[in-house]
Amino acid sequence: MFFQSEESMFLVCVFTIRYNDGHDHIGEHRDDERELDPACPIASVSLGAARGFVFRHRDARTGSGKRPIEPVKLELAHGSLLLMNYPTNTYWYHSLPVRKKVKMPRINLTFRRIVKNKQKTGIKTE
Ligand SMILES: O=C(O)CCC(=O)C(=O)O
Ligand SMILES: [Fe+2]
Repeated sequence: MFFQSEESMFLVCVFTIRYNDGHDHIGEHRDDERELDPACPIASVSLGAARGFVFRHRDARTGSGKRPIEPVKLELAHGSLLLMNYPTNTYWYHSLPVRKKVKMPRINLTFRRIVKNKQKTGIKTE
């Protein structure tokens, strides 16, 4: 999808993932495409089997500065919309863990705004 406004040209890019069953999963990561607009929410639509989704704060992962921050666990049901507003994707990693009991497929659609001519948003993305 391509949009144009007076200030900028931008794309909304849709990633589609099919998880055949509960063995298919996605490891801990942040969405870090180079041209991702950090100010714009990332929208994630779930279809099919409900699956767990886990956010883990970057400071709770490893290293000497490790902090005891509890992970945030969500259930992504069929038809649900998860919005990751700034700065969630800067500080929190996310994953969709294995759930062996799930036998049904799940489809995920993720909508991200991609800035064509990367603007200076003043937002710290690290
Ligand atoms: O399947 C999901 O809900 C997450 C997908 C995801 O994290 C991604 O496409 O970057
Ligand atoms: Fe992601």
